[in-house]
Amino acid sequence: MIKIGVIGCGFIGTQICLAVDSGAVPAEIFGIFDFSDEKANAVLKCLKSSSPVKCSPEIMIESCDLIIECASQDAVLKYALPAAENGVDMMILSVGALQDPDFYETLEKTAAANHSKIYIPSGAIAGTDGLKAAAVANLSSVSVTTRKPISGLAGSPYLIEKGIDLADIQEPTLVFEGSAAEAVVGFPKNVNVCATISLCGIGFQKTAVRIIADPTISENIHELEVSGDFGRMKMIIENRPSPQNPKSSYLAALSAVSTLKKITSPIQIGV
Ligand SMILES: NC(=O)C1=CN([C@@H]2O[C@H](COP(=O)(O)OP(=O)(O)OC[C@H]3O[C@@H](n4cnc5c(N)ncnc54)[C@H](OP(=O)(O)O)[C@@H]3O)[C@@H](O)[C@H]2O)C=CC1
Ligand SMILES: O=C([O-])CC(=O)C(=O)O
Repeated sequence: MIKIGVIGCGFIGTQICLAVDSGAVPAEIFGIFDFSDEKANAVLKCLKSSSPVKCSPEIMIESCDLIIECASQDAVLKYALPAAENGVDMMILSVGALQDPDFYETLEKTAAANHSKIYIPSGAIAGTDGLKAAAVANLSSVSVTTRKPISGLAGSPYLIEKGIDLADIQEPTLVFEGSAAEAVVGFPKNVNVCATISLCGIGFQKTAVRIIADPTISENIHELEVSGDFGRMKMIIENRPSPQNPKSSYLAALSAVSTLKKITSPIQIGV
């Protein structure tokens, strides 16, 4: 059974630990880590059949086969390279961290040199299978429009920098329009899906992003539009937000668990 270390004990980390604990995935959670001891303890408390240790990411990197990052872009920047250097696989949820082309290239080369894998789940969006297949030929445009309730955008650095007060927004309002590269920096906890789409398609600079703050909705809605040699694709997903963290959709946690199932299964389905 593969040994897993989980960095980040918030919504997604908890769901991953619960899934492994339930036996749904043939794996062992070796260790967990969070800035907050309270959050790590809360995870330990809800596990029934296993009891991982609380340990530092450095110890996980020495002891585990796979590290799952479900914490923040900072955690990716800090731990992805050391894990790859040690031949340890990593699953990354804070995908926006990969927008820096130098970091991405170094990570790719380091993982290749040390036979480690980087796994990026589809996260809170759908359509990555079709987009990846379409990207084998020419793509002319890829765009993502993300619509979130006010609580799903609170605290975003871009809004703070631009002096946009979400409390003033009474109707659906376009608060950002630009490249995926800019979006994942300005909204690091809100649009990792745009990073994933960039990596599947035409990159961070060419992927167009619109973010709408919408006080009339309760879901996190992502709309993907792609055109290219293959034809046209349009996908819309209306995600239930996590009750614990309104920024993140339930599907993101399910997709991490599904990726874990794929990693541990001899049969691989889909692109
Ligand atoms: N790929 C995708 O489609 C999606 C990606 N995400 C991303 O996945 C990540 C996890 O999401 P979610 O579980 O909802 O987030 P939560 O905020 O619920 O949990 C993250 C936890 O990790 C902690 N943390 C942050 N940085 C570090 C670090 N360097 N070391 C240790 N602990 C750390 C946080 O602490 P504190 O609160 O103190 O910062 C928090 O307790 C986020 O970055 C989120 O943006 C979310 C949804 C979709
Ligand atoms: O969960 C979502 O709907 C999207 C999200 O937060 C992200 O991509 O970071």
